[in-house]
Amino acid sequence: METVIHTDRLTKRFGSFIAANELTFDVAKGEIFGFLGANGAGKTTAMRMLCGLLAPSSGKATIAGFDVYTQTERIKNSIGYMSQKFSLYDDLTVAENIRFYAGIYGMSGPAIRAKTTQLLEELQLQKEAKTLVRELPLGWKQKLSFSVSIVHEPEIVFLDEPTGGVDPVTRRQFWDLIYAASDKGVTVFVTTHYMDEAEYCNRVSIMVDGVIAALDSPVRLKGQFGSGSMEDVFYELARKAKRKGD
Ligand SMILES: Nc1ncnc2c1ncn2[C@@H]1O[C@H](COP(=O)(O)OP(=O)(O)OP(=O)(O)O)[C@@H](O)[C@H]1O
Repeated sequence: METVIHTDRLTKRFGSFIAANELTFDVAKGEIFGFLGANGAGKTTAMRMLCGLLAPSSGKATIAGFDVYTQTERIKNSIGYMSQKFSLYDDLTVAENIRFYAGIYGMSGPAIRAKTTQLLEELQLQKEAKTLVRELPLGWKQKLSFSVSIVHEPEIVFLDEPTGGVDPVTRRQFWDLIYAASDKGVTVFVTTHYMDEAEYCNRVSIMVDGVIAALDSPVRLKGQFGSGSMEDVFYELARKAKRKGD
């Protein structure tokens, strides 16, 4: 098993407050790793450290083999990132957005053209190539945003609540893209508040008050907590939280 995310007692303090406390876990290549926690649990802080955007206070972490203290530029080139706030440009067309991001990631002209055609086909958005992104339904924007976040074929993609505001059927369609990426060996690190999404992950970590309180496959977590659903597992842990979200 090839490890692409490795953390060892990774910690972030803000003054005397410990936002993320001694996080230790490994994520394997191609794995879909769910990162859950109530508001304020420390997910965003942890994810920002893993993306090389926030210097840890102590502990170790490597992302695609690169050190989060000293090799942040290498990390940024090895990852894709999609947040709930879309990075797509509303006043550019679908095709223009793909070309724009492929250009930012330094792809050549022919590679950009080939990738644009391929993505439009995979997303079945050929007819919408010239449609402004602002005209697209939310679910389509999310799919396009995901595809654009991995346009440069990174080893790992970080998804921060990628499917906010859409129904479970639309979320399921989004997850077809995640599975396709994972099948190609892309490692997916995803935060979510939706328990249907937690069920789709290979493994799920649940943070409570800055600490990883549980980490295993959904099936094993349900067994461990004697629960019928991830919803029950999550609430069993989250109700113990002392922190309140912002
Ligand atoms: N720059 C900062 N300075 C001080 N405290 C911070 C800072 N950033 C985050 N925190 C605190 O750290 C805790 C964890 O925040 P974080 O945003 O990581 O949580 P989260 O699990 O991502 O929650 P949410 O789902 O609401 O985004 C919160 O109590 C927050 O107030």
